[in-house]
Amino acid sequence: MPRFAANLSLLYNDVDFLDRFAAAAADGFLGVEFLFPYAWPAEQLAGLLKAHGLQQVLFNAPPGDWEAGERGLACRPGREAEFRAGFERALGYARVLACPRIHVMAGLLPAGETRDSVRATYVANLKVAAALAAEAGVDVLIEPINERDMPGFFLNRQDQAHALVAEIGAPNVKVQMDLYHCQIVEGDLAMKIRQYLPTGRVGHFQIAGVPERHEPDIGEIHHPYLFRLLDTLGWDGWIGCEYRPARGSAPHATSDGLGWLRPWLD
Ligand SMILES: O=C(O)C(=O)[C@@H](O)CO
Ligand SMILES: [Mg+2]
Repeated sequence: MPRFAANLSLLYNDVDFLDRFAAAAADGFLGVEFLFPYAWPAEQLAGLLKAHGLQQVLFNAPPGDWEAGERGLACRPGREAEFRAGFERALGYARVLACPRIHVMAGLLPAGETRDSVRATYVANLKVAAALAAEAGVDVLIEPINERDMPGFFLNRQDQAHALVAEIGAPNVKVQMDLYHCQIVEGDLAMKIRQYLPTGRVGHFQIAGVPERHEPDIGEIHHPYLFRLLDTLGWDGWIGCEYRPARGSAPHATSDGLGWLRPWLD
């Protein structure tokens, strides 16, 4: 049976961030993920996880200046020291939160650069992150993201991600297979899962309805088929619920829209 994690950056966003842990636990989630924990002390977040019986399954390394539009530093030549310092900060949080994986966002292509011209920077940064993470027993995840949501993002396709994982050559670097982005960029989701899951190089899944990124039962993907497929293929990791709730009304919008999840919680 798939295990579902609530993405606390997108779900329960009609209550304060620190109240989302309790809300997720009350809805039956056993795991949570979020984008960035850095506005709160790690010990405070660890206390909330413990109080509500939740596991932290994923969060992101610092992405650079998010407010200014940056979406990761890994592919940015000249930012290597900042990348490393940010990743070390993330590892500190991972230790306190007992979180076994960190997502490293690739970043937007700098003006005048191409995917080929920044590839060596990206690979070198990921090698550094992988070595640091290995000492802590943590996996480093890389995620292909569609360019409608993030124009100019370096990493967009599953084949590109898996080629990079092979080139980086570290056993703790894996692909975060977000089926929402994969459907928008490539489609053919079931065949892509069948192709990549047996490689052992998929470290996490995420889901959302396509194209609006609402609940998984809104839109063009039939998720129950994919959940059964993941079961059949023996996936025992997590599926992050990374969508913007569209049903119900505040302060219960997320809970009101969880009808799709209930059959999978038993
Ligand atoms: O956007 C996504 O998809 C993510 O998983 C985030 O971590 C990055 O924005
Ligand atoms: Mg995602």
